Amino acid sequence: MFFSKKAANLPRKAAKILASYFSLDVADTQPWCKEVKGDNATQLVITLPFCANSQLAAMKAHLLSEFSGVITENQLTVVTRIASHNPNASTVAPITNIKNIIAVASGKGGVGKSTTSINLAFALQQEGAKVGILDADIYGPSIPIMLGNEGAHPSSSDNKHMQPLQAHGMVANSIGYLVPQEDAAVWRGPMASRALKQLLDETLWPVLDYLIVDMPPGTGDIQLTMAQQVPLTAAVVVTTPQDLALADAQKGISMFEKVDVPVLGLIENMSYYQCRACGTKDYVFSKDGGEALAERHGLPLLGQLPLDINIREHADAGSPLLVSEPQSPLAENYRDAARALSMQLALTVPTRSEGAKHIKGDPIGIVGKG
Ligand SMILES: Nc1ncnc2c1ncn2[C@@H]1O[C@H](COP(=O)(O)OP(=O)(O)OP(=O)(O)O)[C@@H](O)[C@H]1O
Repeated sequence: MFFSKKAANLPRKAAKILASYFSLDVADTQPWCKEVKGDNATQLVITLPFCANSQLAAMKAHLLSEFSGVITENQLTVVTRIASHNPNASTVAPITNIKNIIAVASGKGGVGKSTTSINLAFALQQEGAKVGILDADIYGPSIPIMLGNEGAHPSSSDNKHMQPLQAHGMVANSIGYLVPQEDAAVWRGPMASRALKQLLDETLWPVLDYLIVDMPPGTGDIQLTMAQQVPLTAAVVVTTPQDLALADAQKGISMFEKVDVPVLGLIENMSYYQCRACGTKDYVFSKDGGEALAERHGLPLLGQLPLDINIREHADAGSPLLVSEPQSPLAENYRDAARALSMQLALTVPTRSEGAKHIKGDPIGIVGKG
């Protein structure tokens, strides 16, 4: 079956529809749309460069309604292919198996960076990406608690490499699995940086679209060295809306600029508290600070997450909100932020010129729940 005359220049028309659907330029969506001629049928193939599983059905339905009478459902294929991106191809050696390493950082401690990291990691996974998490918060690792596997240790078959831990279908490694907290807490900068490098290099990561790195809070020498030690693809800065946190978030943005790591955007955490009884929103830590900071730096605000007891309780109980309540509106908030992050990376950071060549490992699926 071939496309009818009405379907002339279909990829261009599809690009226009998608541009308006996602509020993008046609130049952005044009590369996603191809006409593929098979033996029996011609297909419109849309290849999305970001993860958006929860949106695919609606997007497909929208395209089909726009193309009503022009193409049939059988002639439309929508796939997702997340590329490996690299802002500094000449200086940063890629890591086998990992397509993109995304730092989640905060200028100030206690703003919810780790909680946001883990929920974002699960949100990206639920949107269809293969995701792992590396706890680089050497001085205060909290990922083992949030994954509910404190006290677990990575196994090793050769005494050189570690199998990452698996929990709720997510692969992870953390200094918290390796040494007692009180030991790591007294390490000096070089030792902490070495530990991070080892965690990254000596873990047998499966093929991952994204490795989320929960960075230590702050913007001092240690954080700067760590940002340089890890071949980061990009960063996301988490802040709360009040001035004090924003001033530190600003320092975080500057730190990544210094080391040429693109900042994909900001996530404002604890943006408001919504009363369960009456629905009123209280802006406990001030209002719209994240939006103002994002605007000042020309960055997108990827998400605004409320202060909510469920977020804390699920994290403390070792089963983050995205795992415990994946259907809740709060989980939807995190998935919105995850899709925005994934899209921003695809649209703003160049892909590796050598394509996926550095991805050498087996495409091991992450199966089962740990
Ligand atoms: N949106 C939220 N709603 C309610 N509680 C939250 C939220 N985000 C984080 N928390 C809680 O706030 C506390 C601090 O969060 P978290 O450990 O993620 O912060 P952090 O910025 O990583 O801290 P650190 O500076 O120690 O690394 C935790 O008890 C966490 O459960």
